[in-house]
Amino acid sequence: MKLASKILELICEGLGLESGYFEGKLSESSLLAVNRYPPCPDPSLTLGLPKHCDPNLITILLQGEVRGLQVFKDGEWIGVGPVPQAFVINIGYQLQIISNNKLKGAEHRAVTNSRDARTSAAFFVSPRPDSIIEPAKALINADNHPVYRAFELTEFISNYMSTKGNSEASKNSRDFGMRNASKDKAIEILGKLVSFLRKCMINIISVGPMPNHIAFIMDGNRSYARKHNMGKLTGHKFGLLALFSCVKYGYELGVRYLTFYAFSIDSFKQNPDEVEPLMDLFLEYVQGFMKEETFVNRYGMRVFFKGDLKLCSEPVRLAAKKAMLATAQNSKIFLTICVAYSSTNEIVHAVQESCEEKWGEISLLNENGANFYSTNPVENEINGGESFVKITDIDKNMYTAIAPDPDILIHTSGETRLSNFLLWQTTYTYLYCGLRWYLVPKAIDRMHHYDDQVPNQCAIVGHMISPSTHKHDITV
Ligand SMILES: O=C(O)CCC(=O)C(=O)O
Ligand SMILES: [Fe+2]
Repeated sequence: MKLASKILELICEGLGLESGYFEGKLSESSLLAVNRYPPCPDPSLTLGLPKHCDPNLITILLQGEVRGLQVFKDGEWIGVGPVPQAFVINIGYQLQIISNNKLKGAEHRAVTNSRDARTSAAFFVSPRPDSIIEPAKALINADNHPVYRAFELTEFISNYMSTKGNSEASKNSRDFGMRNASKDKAIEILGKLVSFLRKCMINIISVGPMPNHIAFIMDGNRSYARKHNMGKLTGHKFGLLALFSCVKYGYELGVRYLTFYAFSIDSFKQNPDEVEPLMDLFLEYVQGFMKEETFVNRYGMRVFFKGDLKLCSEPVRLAAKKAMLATAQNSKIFLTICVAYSSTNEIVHAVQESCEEKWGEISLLNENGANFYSTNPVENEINGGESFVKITDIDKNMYTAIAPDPDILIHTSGETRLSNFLLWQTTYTYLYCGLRWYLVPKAIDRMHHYDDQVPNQCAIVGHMISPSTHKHDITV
């Protein structure tokens, strides 16, 4: 981080910006990703890391000793050989925008070779999600008009989530800095580019068997907000954005079932004052989400809201019902959002339903003279031999019965507990804790390579490093 601050300070000087321009919010988020490229007998058959520009501020890249990085210049790929004891610094799109196109991100890719495994480490420095990104005022004058409009990074994130994201976006990157591009167009293209990058990542990792069902405990929003001096609601806002983003990731990876633990029954009971604005926000997002017709239809997504919904306010219940009805015909991807949910409540509910069903059956049989459980339960046990309520009965009465048991459960805070979520369904589930949503694809990758018994095939390690404490709080 110290090196990043030094580089950014030099960039300030070079651009003619006041010293410390990038300090604080604009460079507060950081992520270290370690990329592993195993050798391949025929490198033309591997994807490596496809053509992209980094979507952040700057990236400090340690290449290792094996060649692989290439930049695209004048229609040609040019190798960037590793220089011992040196880092490569990539300019990301946020810096391109702030510098008003004075600095431009270079398109690059990483290729594999047939002999040596390659490992690179990329340290991404990005603005905090609630930062306003815009061309620096000091760079704007009568001759230099702003090429981009100001936007909040969250807007960028939503935009990025709602763009179609396809490889054509890489063609658009040539027009990205067009002086006369309409403002919204610029944002749209920016969104597409990031979406493209995400797609590249997904293409790389979705080789091999994919998990069928991923469940998420969307936790840690409050501590994230506290850590970054944001209001609680802003923290939750990011949590919800993350939820929708995970849906897109999941879909693109070919995961069929996604289940999210959005609000527990306990949070409803313990903090009613906090729940109300949260539910309003939730409602806003659900409605927005449903408005995104292309999203729901293109993905063929069926939405379920599960839990003790009568605890929710009337408008939330109605919106949930509407969403479930509107998507009832879809069957490609199943999204379950657990609200007013707890696993123990779900189990009690399922047992109760099962018993009621059974009593219904027994009464019917008794009306026909079967005489079950009339006087002597021991006798009945001898008669029946088996329990009346079976595991399959409980299974089918679970709120979440529409999905098979999850293959992976991801807890987005640092907690290593199940927090009363899917206790019945997680006997054989892999548990990932302290995983930020944007690292989800990497975790999935790890998981399916464990399954293949091919360790290190494409292992990726990521740490979230908090700039203030330099504490590693996430490990994938
Ligand atoms: O592995 C490399 O050399 C490039 C990595 C890269 O471009 C990235 O992670 O964005
Ligand atoms: Fe990159």
